[in-house]
Amino acid sequence: MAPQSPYGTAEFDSRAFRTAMGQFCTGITVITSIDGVGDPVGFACQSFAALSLDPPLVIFCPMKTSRTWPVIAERGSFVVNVLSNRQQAVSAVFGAPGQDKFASVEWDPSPAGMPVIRNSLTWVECGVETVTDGGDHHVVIGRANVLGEVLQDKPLLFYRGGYLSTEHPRVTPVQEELENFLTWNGGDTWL
Ligand SMILES: Cc1cc2nc3c(=O)[nH]c(=O)nc-3n(C[C@H](O)[C@H](O)[C@H](O)COP(=O)(O)OP(=O)(O)OC[C@H]3O[C@@H](n4cnc5c(N)ncnc54)[C@H](O)[C@@H]3O)c2cc1C
Ligand SMILES: NC(=O)c1ccc[n+]([C@@H]2O[C@H](COP(=O)([O-])OP(=O)(O)OC[C@H]3O[C@@H](n4cnc5c(N)ncnc54)[C@H](O)[C@@H]3O)[C@@H](O)[C@H]2O)c1
Repeated sequence: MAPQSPYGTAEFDSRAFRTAMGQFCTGITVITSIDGVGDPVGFACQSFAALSLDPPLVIFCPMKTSRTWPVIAERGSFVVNVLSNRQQAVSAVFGAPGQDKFASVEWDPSPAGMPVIRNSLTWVECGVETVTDGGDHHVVIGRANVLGEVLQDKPLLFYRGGYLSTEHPRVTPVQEELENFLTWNGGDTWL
């Protein structure tokens, strides 16, 4: 007989869900694009991750109310800017509705003309591959086309609804094992 759970039934409302999800620490990105008249658009996004190495895919989830998302969908491409811990103000600007979010940031065009925000840890230019439903969000899979240079800086982290600064992460044996796992191309031999 399966053991009985000691946890009971937790209260499950929106605030409790956010509190639980806030225990999962993430980096922060700003996802940018260019609209039909050449104006830059973008929003702060923590629901970003690397998805696949072959082909090189990324994933992010914009709210269905996002005003940046229709621009990205129309253009079919976007840039993911990975923020450094010197860019907390950038996250704040792009994480709230605003008329001209780019007034306070310096940026340069990516090869396809989309905003690369200066001093980001790195950036990736992507094309939209698929869009599926994710409740009150879209689930967007993009294909990485161009990689930016990597700055030797510290990441900006989002944790428990706030910003968390870290020392520069050291490469530990666990990270080396993860790197070996991610770059392993010898096929599955563990079965
Ligand atoms: C750390 C962090 C992580 C985040 N992660 C994500 C994420 O993963 N996914 C995600 O979708 N969002 C995320 N957000 C929230 C997102 O960045 C903000 O909602 C941002 O404002 C969206 O920008 P936008 O350009 O897409 O849309 P906006 O232009 O900000 O529009 C969003 C909504 O606000 C309304 N609005 C716009 N301007 C005004 C105004 N002046 N007055 C009243 N209402 C207005 C619009 O009609 C629309 O309904 C995150 C925010 C932070 C701070
Ligand atoms: N995925 C998202 O859309 C997302 C993620 C983080 C923050 N935000 C927005 O940024 C603002 C600042 O957040 P906060 O300081 O109140 O932190 P919070 O306490 O609301 O966030 C804690 C956690 O809840 C989750 N979360 C929060 N809002 C969400 C949403 N709309 N959809 C899906 N997951 C969500 C995230 O995992 C986040 O780390 C809020 O307006 C929040 O809605 C949105």
